[in-house]
Amino acid sequence: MTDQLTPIDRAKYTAAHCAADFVQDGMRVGLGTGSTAAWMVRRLGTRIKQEGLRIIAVPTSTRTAQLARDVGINVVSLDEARWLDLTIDGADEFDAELTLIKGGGGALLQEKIVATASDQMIVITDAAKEVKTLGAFPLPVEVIPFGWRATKALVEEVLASMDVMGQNSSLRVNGDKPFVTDEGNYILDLDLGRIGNPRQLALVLNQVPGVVENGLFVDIADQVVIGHADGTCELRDLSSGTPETSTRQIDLEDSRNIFSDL
Ligand SMILES: O=C(CO)[C@H](O)[C@H](O)COP(=O)(O)O
Repeated sequence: MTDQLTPIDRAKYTAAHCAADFVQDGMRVGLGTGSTAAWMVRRLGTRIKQEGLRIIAVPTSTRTAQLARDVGINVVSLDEARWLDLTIDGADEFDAELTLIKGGGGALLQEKIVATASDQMIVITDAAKEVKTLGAFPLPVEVIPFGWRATKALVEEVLASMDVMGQNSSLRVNGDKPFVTDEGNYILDLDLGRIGNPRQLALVLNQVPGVVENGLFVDIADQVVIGHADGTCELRDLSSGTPETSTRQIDLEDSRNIFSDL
């Protein structure tokens, strides 16, 4: 059954499965958005059915909320949960310090709010997303629709004064219309090539009127689980200041029920 999955999907599933095992009975959990996060949500659904795991969860998008309800997860709002023990989410790029680019799926605003309202954030990913320097993936920036062209021009002006390679941005579209986020905003994708100082860029972007949030996650994640297609996952933990690495193997065939439900 797992043969029907591409190697990248097997790698994503492996990361998601390993990270979902960190969830313990009674936890309040933030659920990320994207294809890797969707595997994690399905895996939590399996644990709820098989082990009677009891959790409450805060999804980071309407898509994730729908999937979570479908697999039997008790979904609440962040205001109801107030604080979370753990958030598990994917990323578009990550570096050695676990600075991330997120928002490829357009959910960066809720993702950042939920992750920063959590004691811990675990990133789930495949190895291809690890980079030495962030920026090959276009950086998503959420902007309010009012005056978005003026916001775009100001963002490009700011980029011209920063340690980045490119300064072009483009409005994300859905067919012939702007892509609209769950919060009713637009997304500008910044084609930067190389981000020399992500911390500074994140701060400066958020100063531009009309910018709601940017997809740079700095000092938010402290653990990453990197999945491989053979079922091996590598956990890197930076929470103590010194990186600690461990590996684990999962049996992909154990998850036949998840794959057969797709
Ligand atoms: O930030 C995100 C959504 O806003 C996703 O986590 C990111 O785009 C990774 O997605 P995928 O797991 O599908 O590769």
